[in-house]
Amino acid sequence: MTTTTKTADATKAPVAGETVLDARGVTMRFGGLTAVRDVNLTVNSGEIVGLIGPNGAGKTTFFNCLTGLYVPTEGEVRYKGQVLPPTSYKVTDAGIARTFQNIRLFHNMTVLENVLVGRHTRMKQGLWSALLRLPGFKKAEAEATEKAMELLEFIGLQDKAQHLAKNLPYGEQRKLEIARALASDPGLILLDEPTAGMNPQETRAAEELIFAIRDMGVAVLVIEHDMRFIFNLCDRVAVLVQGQKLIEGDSQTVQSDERVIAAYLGEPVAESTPEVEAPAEDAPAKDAPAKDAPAEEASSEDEATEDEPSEDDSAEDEPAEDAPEAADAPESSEDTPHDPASGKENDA
Ligand SMILES: Nc1ncnc2c1ncn2[C@@H]1O[C@H](COP(=O)(O)OP(=O)(O)OP(=O)(O)O)[C@@H](O)[C@H]1O
Repeated sequence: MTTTTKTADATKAPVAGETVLDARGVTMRFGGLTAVRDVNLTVNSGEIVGLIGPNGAGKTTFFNCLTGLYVPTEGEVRYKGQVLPPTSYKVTDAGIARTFQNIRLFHNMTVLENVLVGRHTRMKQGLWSALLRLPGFKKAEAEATEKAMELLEFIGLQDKAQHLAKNLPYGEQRKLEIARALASDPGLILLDEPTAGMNPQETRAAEELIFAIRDMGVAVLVIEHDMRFIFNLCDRVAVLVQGQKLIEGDSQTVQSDERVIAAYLGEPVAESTPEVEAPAEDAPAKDAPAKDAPAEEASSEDEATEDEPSEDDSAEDEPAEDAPEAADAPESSEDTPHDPASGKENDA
């Protein structure tokens, strides 16, 4: 992979240790089901934070609460001290970008065009300027193209800029989604299962890419089922079980926590298990959950080939207000194109 830090902008490098994301007491209920319960999580500049948990633990729902796709039933999300508006494009505008568990590319657009779509939140030219192709628009368009090409170089796809997105191998489609998210110049990127469906070589390359993203000044919050990947990558890991944060700590602490191992082995977790901030100096685990964690299972759902951003998504992406009352919510059939960096479910 040809990752470079070429696109890093020293002027926007965050203050070391600054809290970029501060989620407080986030709760999301769907009728009688509490998918996320009173979750607190911070991400600081320069950090890569992992969010893990068994299937159905509430990880994606939590992401949706952070990015304005869902309006949390309770709680508050701040980005760099400001409470985020509950609208996804405004969240993107504020500085948070994301990718989706199910790849959402414009498959009949070129690789370059896909990245340019992600850039539009930073283009301030109006409709008339675009229609009349006024000089200001042309200049902005040229700058956007240059930025998009830099990002393609960053992810190693510059030679495929004119290829149709649908013709890229799966792993490259995932990277393209990341480039499109980065095109909005975020200070924080949320990655939902970025290695789902990747082979081990692609997974290693994705790891390298995420480190490079962190090095260019973008904090990272990542959901993954691949424990080896998460524990290699992350400075901190938070574990969600049944919608609640079970533990948060460094990789060794989390790997060796018996409740985490139990959760992955399928043993019942006590209803009232409190959130625990673990001490960082616990002994390393011999029986890390990595060995017992479920294999990546999301790959099959990601085989998108249509020309719209692929929205064969599960209930995770339905508007909150339409949510049914049970966990076995019907699958969403939406196929509306999305603002790739943000999603549109909550933006009508
Ligand atoms: N729109 C919705 N309506 C009703 N229930 C929902 C909705 N979205 C999610 N849920 C339920 O909330 C719970 C958490 O789901 P979520 O997708 O957030 O889990 P997850 O940890 O991301 O799982 P996975 O690892 O399988 O992606 C599940 O029981 C799910 O069925």
